[in-house]
Amino acid sequence: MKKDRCTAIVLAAGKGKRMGSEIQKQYLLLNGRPMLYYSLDAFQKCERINEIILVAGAGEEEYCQREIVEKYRFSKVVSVVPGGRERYHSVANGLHAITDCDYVFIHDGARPFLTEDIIERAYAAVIEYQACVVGMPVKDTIKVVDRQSFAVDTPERNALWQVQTPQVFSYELIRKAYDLLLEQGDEAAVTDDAMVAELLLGSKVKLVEGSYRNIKVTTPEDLKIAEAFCSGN
Ligand SMILES: Nc1ccn([C@@H]2O[C@H](COP(=O)(O)OP(=O)(O)OP(=O)(O)O)[C@@H](O)[C@H]2O)c(=O)n1
Ligand SMILES: C[C@](O)(CO)[C@H](O)COP(=O)(O)O
Repeated sequence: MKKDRCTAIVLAAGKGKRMGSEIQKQYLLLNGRPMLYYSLDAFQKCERINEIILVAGAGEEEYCQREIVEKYRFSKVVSVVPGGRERYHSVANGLHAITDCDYVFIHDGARPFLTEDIIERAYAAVIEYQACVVGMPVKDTIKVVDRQSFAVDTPERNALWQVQTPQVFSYELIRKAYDLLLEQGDEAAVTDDAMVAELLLGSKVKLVEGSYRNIKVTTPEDLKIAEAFCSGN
């Protein structure tokens, strides 16, 4: 039987506005290596993954090729493509760079604590459900608020998960969903890939256990947490 071909898209085209650092956060050093190194390393080492597409900031492709891909010998990276204005534009560019794959793992380069276990759990789910995202049950109570910050609803916590990446799909499904999204032309209020599949195709997306360590490094506080994780705390 033919083995599934799995491609990872690693997103590193964000501006990191909430981090507010001089260097974009994906290039900040964690334990002596750029943050982006860690998710590429997880996919590079995982046998399940055949190829990696790296999405870099427009104009930063050569820098990423030289200082990340070649320097750390990420042989699975088959192309470095420019990202777009919003995350979903960057994902669409990554999807267009894929030539032959069955399943695609879309991952934030700003989530450095990806593990092989997470990749394998997501693979097991995607072959069954065609669409899955990694996440964890929320620990806090969540309130829905109005424009004046008054609570209007308290959803049942057992039904709430915080969503992470990788978000993993059959290539055909997610390519179709993103093509439909881009055909709409105007600004889309989508904040993850599952939403694109849910809204455009009505897909049922399975949630898979990730890890509370699989954080997105978004603000300076997150960077401190990431540094603590790296130093073994
Ligand atoms: N146009 C964009 C926006 C985001 N990303 C990537 O998507 C991931 C998740 O985005 P986030 O952490 O929000 O990063 P930024 O967009 O860089 O952060 P901010 O919103 O604070 O500017 C990151 O790996 C980021 O590099 C991307 O490739 N292209
Ligand atoms: C996709 C994501 O990482 C899921 O949590 C997240 O939504 C991306 O965040 P952003 O701040 O909208 O880029």
